[in-house]
Amino acid sequence: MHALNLQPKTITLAERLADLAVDALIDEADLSPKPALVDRRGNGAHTDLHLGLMHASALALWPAFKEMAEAALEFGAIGLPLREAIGRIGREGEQAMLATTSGVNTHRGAIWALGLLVTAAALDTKSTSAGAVTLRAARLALLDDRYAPRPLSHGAQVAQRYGARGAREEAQLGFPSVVQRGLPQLKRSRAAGHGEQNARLDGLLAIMTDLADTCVLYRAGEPGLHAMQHGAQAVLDAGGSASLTGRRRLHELDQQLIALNASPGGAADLLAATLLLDRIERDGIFQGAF
Ligand SMILES: CC(C)(COP(=O)(O)OP(=O)(O)OC[C@H]1O[C@@H](n2cnc3c(N)ncnc32)[C@H](O[C@H]2O[C@H](COP(=O)(O)OP(=O)(O)OP(=O)(O)O)[C@@H](O)[C@H]2O)[C@@H]1O)[C@@H](O)C(=O)NCCC(=O)NCCS
Ligand SMILES: Nc1ncnc2[nH]cnc12
Repeated sequence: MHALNLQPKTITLAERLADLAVDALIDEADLSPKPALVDRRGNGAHTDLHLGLMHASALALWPAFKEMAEAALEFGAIGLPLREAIGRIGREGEQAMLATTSGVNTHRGAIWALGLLVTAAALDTKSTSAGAVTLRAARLALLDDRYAPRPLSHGAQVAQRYGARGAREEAQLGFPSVVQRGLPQLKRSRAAGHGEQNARLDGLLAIMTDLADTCVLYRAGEPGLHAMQHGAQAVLDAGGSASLTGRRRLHELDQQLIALNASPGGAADLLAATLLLDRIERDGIFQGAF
């Protein structure tokens, strides 16, 4: 009997995509210092979330991401059968998340965004640019899942009150916050030699400059959203997270958003989506032995 099995482990495409999605969620949670969000320093504006819970929640979502990718391979094309299959798997994923977190909403928006992207990536592994994957994800998001419940969610409430576009519209438009803001800024800051963690923070800030984050609107109204968007722009204008002045502005933004109870959970999910697409674009989706 051998204590060590040195055979390479063969993993499937769906398992690989689920690994990438969970990695992106964990990288997002760990990234620090994020304004008013849970990170390695603490709980930001949250009383019911902490880093261990974010990690546990991310890991609990692995089976859902794998099943969504498998559904893409099984149905093979964008259409209502695939949309309704991933809707069901997404709802089961939410139940797994809530069971793991004792009812705390850690990753509702992330299940939606990363679930669509994992499905879209699995549909065509030869076409993995961010533009191509988000276009397929948007086509999926535009299909109406007949079995989706329509609760008066926080997102739906702020849509009624402020006319804000939320997570559904972000996906239906092809994730503009990711493709036009998060990813380009991540690449610009990397190219400028700012270091990986600063580049990721800058990517998050770029998303925050323009997003109608329904978490922020629900918790802190329009003054909260204004503070988030303008504060994030001020950090980037000051040279970003890698510069001394940018870091000061980032600290001010953190304090201001915590005081307003304005946690940008939607922007955090879209950073995870950015990191997932970046990884897929850079490494491709490998199948076989690892
Ligand atoms: C289509 C759905 C996304 C439902 O959308 P809707 O807007 O109706 O629902 P919400 O329940 O409000 O959830 C949306 C979550 O999306 C994130 N988000 C917010 N704004 C945006 C945006 N502009 N673009 C993209 N994403 C956005 C956000 O998720 C994160 O924040 C959550 C934590 O927030 P927090 O305020 O701390 O927590 P709460 O407990 O909610 O409130 P408090 O009491 O504490 O104040 C956390 O989940 C992050 O992930 C929004 O929460 C979709 O969910 C849906 O239809 N699902 C059904 C299943 C399905 O069809 N799946 C498809 C296959 S993938
Ligand atoms: N790091 C984080 N903190 C709070 N809410 C989040 N939703 C997704 N990621 C989050």
